[in-house]
Amino acid sequence: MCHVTRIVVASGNAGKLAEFNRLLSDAGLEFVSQRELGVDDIEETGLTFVENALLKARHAARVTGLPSLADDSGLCVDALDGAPGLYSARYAGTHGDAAANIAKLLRALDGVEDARRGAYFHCTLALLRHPDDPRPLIAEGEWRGRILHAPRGEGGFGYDPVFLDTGTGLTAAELDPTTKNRISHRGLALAQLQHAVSAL
Ligand SMILES: O=P(O)(O)OP(=O)(O)OP(=O)(O)OC[C@H]1O[C@@H](n2cnc3c(O)ncnc32)[C@H](O)[C@@H]1O
Ligand SMILES: [Mg+2]
Repeated sequence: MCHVTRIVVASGNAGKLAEFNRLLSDAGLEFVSQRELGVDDIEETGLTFVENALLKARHAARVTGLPSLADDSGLCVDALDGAPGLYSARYAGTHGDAAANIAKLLRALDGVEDARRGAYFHCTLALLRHPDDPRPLIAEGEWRGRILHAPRGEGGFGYDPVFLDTGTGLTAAELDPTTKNRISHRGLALAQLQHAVSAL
């Protein structure tokens, strides 16, 4: 008998889901996005990445009855004291409007020289075995780089076109998806959880 464990991925972000689909190919596990299971997005009222990740994971686990994996992430810019940070998805006002968010970010950094355009992506993952799981598994990852003066590249999502990975000299939108997953905040966080996910 082959036992397959289903896990709900508690995200409504198509870019994140595409990355998870590549990262999470594991025999014996089936990952389903929350939208496929009729789970709506909830309000992210937390004041920290970990609180929001838990809110999202708990909601999806409660509605579906499945173990759940949530991601709360954002871009933290040194010269802006860590903004947009927790509010990255809604920086320019409308949730998920990447073009408007990038335009606002570039305006906020207008005139700031390259040496002061350092930034990092942060990702917190929360894995819940069930909605009332008292010991959620948490993992975090960071990816340091620099904000460019104009977008470059067609891949990825969100702020990827203005985030330069200084190691490769490419933006996150120019990297091929496998390379982004290997070095990104999300990829690093998931590597820590991989063991626990496989053991579900
Ligand atoms: O909450 P869910 O439904 O997962 O989707 P979301 O897009 O609202 O996700 P977050 O609340 O975690 O907000 C994270 C935002 O940070 C940005 N972001 C996070 N990871 C990113 C990445 O790998 N590349 C580019 N932008 C990223 C992007 O703007 C995301 O919308
Ligand atoms: Mg969100």
